[in-house]
Amino acid sequence: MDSRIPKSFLKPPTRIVKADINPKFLATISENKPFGPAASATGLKQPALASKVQPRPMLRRRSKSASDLLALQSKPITIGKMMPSKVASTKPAQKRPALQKNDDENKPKVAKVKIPSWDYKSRFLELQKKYTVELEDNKTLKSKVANVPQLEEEVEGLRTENQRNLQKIEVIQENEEKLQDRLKSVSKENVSLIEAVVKHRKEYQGLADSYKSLQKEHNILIEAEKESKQKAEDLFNENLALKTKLSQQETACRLHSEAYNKLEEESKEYLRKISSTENMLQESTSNNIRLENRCQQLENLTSKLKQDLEEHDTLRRSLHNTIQDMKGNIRVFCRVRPPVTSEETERQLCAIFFPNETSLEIRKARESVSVISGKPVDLKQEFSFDKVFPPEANQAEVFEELAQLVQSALDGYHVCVFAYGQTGSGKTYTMQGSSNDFGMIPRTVDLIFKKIEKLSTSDWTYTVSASFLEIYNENIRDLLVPNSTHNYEVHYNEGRGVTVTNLEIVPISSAEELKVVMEEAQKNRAVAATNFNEHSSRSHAITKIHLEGYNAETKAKYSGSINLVDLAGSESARTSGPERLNETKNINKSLSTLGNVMLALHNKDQHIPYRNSKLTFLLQSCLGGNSKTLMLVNISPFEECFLESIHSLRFASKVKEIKTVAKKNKTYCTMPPPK
Ligand SMILES: Nc1ncnc2c1ncn2[C@@H]1O[C@H](COP(=O)(O)OP(=O)(O)OP(=O)(O)O)[C@@H](O)[C@H]1O
Repeated sequence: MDSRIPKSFLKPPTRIVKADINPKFLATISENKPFGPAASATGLKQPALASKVQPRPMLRRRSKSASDLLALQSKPITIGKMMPSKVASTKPAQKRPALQKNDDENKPKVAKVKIPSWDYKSRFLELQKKYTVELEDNKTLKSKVANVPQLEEEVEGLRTENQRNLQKIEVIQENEEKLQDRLKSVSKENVSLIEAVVKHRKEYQGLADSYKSLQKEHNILIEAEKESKQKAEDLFNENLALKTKLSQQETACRLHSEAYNKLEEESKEYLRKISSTENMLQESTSNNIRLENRCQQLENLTSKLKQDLEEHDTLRRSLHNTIQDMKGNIRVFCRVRPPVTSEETERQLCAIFFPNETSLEIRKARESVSVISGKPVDLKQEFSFDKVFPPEANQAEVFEELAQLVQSALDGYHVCVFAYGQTGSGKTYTMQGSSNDFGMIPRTVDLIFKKIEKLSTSDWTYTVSASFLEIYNENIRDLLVPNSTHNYEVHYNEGRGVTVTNLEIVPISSAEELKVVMEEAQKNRAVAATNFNEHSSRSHAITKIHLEGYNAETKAKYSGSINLVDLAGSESARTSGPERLNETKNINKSLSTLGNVMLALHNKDQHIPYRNSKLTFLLQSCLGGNSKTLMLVNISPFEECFLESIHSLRFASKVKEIKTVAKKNKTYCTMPPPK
């Protein structure tokens, strides 16, 4: 039901029909007949109306609503005691019993005792009582009758009013009829409206349902729209990505097609080439046969050449060593070092002259005066060696001479290179060199491995191993095991030569590896401060490189070695400090023994005093037999070192005195001659 439609509008109206009103009452009213006490007085019998209807209240109510009239009709109205009293006054005999009855009801009930007929007295008394009562009633009625005229006036007034009311009723009835008609039409309208409302409500319900379903559809459509929007967005993005991909693929496609075209052209070119190659192949095949025959001839020639090469190699080795032998198995080179520091350049220098490549002259800067004659004494000393290197000679020049001995070592000789000289004369520099100008040892190592590589083409393979030791105060120390507690003893065996017990011999596969091991040994070398050189070495350091060669073709075997010896400083005890006296004695002892050994070898003495020092005992196989020895005498250029320099040069001359032949083809000097 629609709440907007008022309930009263839908409720059917209460209908008042004329037929519902008592017809007698209406007749009375319409004929304007008197009713009530007046009617009774005129003899009109209207007991129903007289007893039940009380016009005034009824009319008053009608003016309020028609429904009140209906209620009045069905409801009995009591007029009161006035009407019976009026009736009683006109017809007392008829009315008395009712009144009597009422009075009897009000009176106290006395038990009625039946009085015998013979009891007159009692009957009399009874009657007397009744009489008294009747008298009382009579008095009451009389007082009521006295009020009758007043009541009649009231009745008259009421009748007039009744008349007016009847007229009003008529008017009202007319209006009512009109209203009834109106009501009917309104009812009809109402019914039709209700029907319309119902119809509209149904339509409304239908519309509401369809609205709801449309709403649902709308929501679904909104959702679908959202999804569609999302899908559209996704598709848009996908489309963009695809477009990008498409453009990339188009580019790739274009490139591919270009590449394809290129390839096609290349393919055509190749096909052309293939056909020409096929022709060439046929030619080549025939050439090949010819070449194979030629190859066979060349192989025969190669094997013959190889044979020749081996013969030449053997010849070269023998010639090389013959030359070396001719040069002398013990050769002496002299090297004068330059002053290096600013402090050194301010020091007084000796006058050293280099008349040629193999000799030098040395004298003091200041002329000495003879104590006996008082005349100046020329202290010039001249020495000849296999080679003399002035201060400006570099490491490469010195190594040129040594390099030939490396080949001898690979040919199965024992090679020994000494660096001899006083402390600070440049022995270590010559042997080790500096980081930017390598000395003899690193250059020897590089050359060994270069030559080994070269010889590998002639079927030679070499095994390289190395050992590092030092002799300090006539004790041997393994420089690769510095804190070893082993006892190192030198032994000589005819077959194996000189060996040192417990000495570490490490296999080496490359020049770099050998250099690393050498660096470690160098660090472990005993170093002590002296008067001449703060970090001068006080021991003899011996680097021994063992070389074992094998030719797979000829099955030839060579076993050689190179001993690179950095001797301790050769200064006299006079020039070294007292705390180094013992060291110096030992050093000098071993160096003088070295000189003696060399002299004995030169004189071809029966007894060679190798065992007089550890140094000579250790180098026994390098100093005699098939060994080739090179002594590098290092000289300091300073005047204060003059005597030590002379001492070193004399020692070296002893070693070389017979062989040295001075040749004066050129002269050059590093310093201005003394004034
Ligand atoms: N030919 C040279 N050219 C340049 N500098 C050199 C040369 N020879 C030696 N020196 C320098 O002279 C100084 C002493 O040389 P070195 O240490 O080699 O002497 P040494 O004889 O080995 O001394 P020690 O016996 O104490 O070991 C070093 O600073 C070295 O660099």
